[in-house]
Amino acid sequence: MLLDNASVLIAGLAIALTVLLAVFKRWAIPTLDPLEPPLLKPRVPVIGHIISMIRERAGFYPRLFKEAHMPICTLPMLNGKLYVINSPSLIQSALRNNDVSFDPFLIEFSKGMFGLTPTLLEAISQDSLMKELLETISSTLMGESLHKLNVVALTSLIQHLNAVQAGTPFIVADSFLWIRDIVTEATTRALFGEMNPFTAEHIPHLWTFDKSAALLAIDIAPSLIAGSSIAARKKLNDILSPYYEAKYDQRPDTSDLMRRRGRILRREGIGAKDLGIQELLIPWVGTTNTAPTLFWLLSQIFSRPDYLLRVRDEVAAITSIEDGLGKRIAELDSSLLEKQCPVLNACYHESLRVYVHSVGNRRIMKDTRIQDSDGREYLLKKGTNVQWPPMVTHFIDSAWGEDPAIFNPERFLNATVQDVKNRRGAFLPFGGGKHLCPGRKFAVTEIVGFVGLLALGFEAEGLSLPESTDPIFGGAPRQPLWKNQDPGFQLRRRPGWEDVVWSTKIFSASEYGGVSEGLGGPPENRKAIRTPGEDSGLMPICSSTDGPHFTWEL
Ligand code: HEM
Repeated sequence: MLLDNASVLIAGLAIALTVLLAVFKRWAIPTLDPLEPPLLKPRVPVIGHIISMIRERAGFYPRLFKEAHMPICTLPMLNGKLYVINSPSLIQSALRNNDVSFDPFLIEFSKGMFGLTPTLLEAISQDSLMKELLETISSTLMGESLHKLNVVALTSLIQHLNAVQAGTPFIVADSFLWIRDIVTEATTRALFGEMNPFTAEHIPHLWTFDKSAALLAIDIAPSLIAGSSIAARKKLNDILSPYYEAKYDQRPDTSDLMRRRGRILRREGIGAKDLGIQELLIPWVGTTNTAPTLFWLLSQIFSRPDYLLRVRDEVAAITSIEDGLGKRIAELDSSLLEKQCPVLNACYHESLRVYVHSVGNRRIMKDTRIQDSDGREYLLKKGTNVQWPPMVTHFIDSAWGEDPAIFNPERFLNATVQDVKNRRGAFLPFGGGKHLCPGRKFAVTEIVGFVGLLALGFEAEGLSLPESTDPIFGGAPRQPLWKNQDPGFQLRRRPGWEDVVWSTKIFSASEYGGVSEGLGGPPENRKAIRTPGEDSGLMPICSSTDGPHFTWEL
């Protein structure tokens, strides 16, 4: 009888365990429709992918791709799932699909990242206001408003070149930090005007904030996992609030972008303190990718004498020299940088490919399908998040050939029609689709203009090209890894350019199509001056078929 009781107990336990396991499995491993992307299970059930994502950062995605080689897969995450797309043609299909959207993240990410107050949350949760704020960003990052930003930012960067005395080298102790700080100063000066609150002592706070900004976006135990970022954010809020309190954003020397956004948010009843919280977004997006990209471009060009010479010739051709009072004035025509400097642009695009890897994030708004170039369809289910990793697509053989790990600008100079076709959906430094980075034209002028002038008029003795490490969690650009290298260099004027005062050409509104505050007409008209095709999320790919210039191809 005793034995019988024990057997019944064991049998009962076994049944309970089986049921528990089945429930756990059902809970932990999502059930998939046969048309959904195939499942890629983690080594450690339930939390394995999440732990790997945090531990391996952007390197997680190429590791998975190397192991499983799946064009698209479903990752089980806790009791949910995430789609990861590696195939460029599927990414392109997703970027064109209106049911694959970034919109929910605009609020979800911002809430934790910027510490939005209930007032701000309520305001930006109105679709019409969010749309208006985004539209303001894109319309003021083009035409004359963009030109004003470019002139102020380049002029600020150029001041550092003019300060270099003939015959006396300027010592840069740490090239990454030097570039980081002067780019942040130039960009924030262009955005916020003469009363720019981002003075030298506050600039490092923006970068401390950036280090864990993506962790803040997750909004789980923020003070525990990102305390220093929160402290830095507070310091930045504290310098921005008085700026808004004094209404400096409405001064004529403030960018159209910040002025118009300030006006819209005030109209919605947002006060100075909340403006100081909300508007941190703009200097953050405006600097944290631009500065590292500039660093990589500079280091690459200066460590390759052949490219340095070719870039010098191109920039010399668009820089005019005039005699001033005892000095020669060298004036760069920045409007010609994109069209007349193919080698410089090829080096820029190659730097973006090799070093800038912002993971794309979207959510499926209702059940939908995407299709690859062979016609294979996948079902994506409502409510699931989707990611695509440039760390995979920027190095995928099908798009870049056999040497994707090598820095080779020629791939952008000599691209065939087939190359251009193969790269669609693979080159994603600025994301794509409806949310394609609206600041890319501002960034390109700062980056390419400043590096071009450095190449033309300066030598950088001791500037080395470090190895790179994966981007910080949720970040885009790779970071320098100096090992035993000296991070600094000496900047000196090149022979023949000792007496030159550097400057950048300023155009009138009419030369820039007259798009400015009050001049541009309705937003629909302003969109029309975008480069054709850009709205569909199309990537800049150099094509040799129509001459050596850059086009924005589908
Ligand atoms: C090399 C420099 C830059 C890089 C690599 C870069 C990259 C990106 C990427 C990957 C996205 C996400 C796009 C997507 O999800 O499809 C983005 C969005 C954005 N970027 Fe940039 N960016 C740069 C410079 C700038 C600058 C200078 C500004 C403005 C001053 C700016 C403003 C924005 C804004 C406002 C968004 C959000 C757009 C939206 O959600 O509609 N970016 N950027």
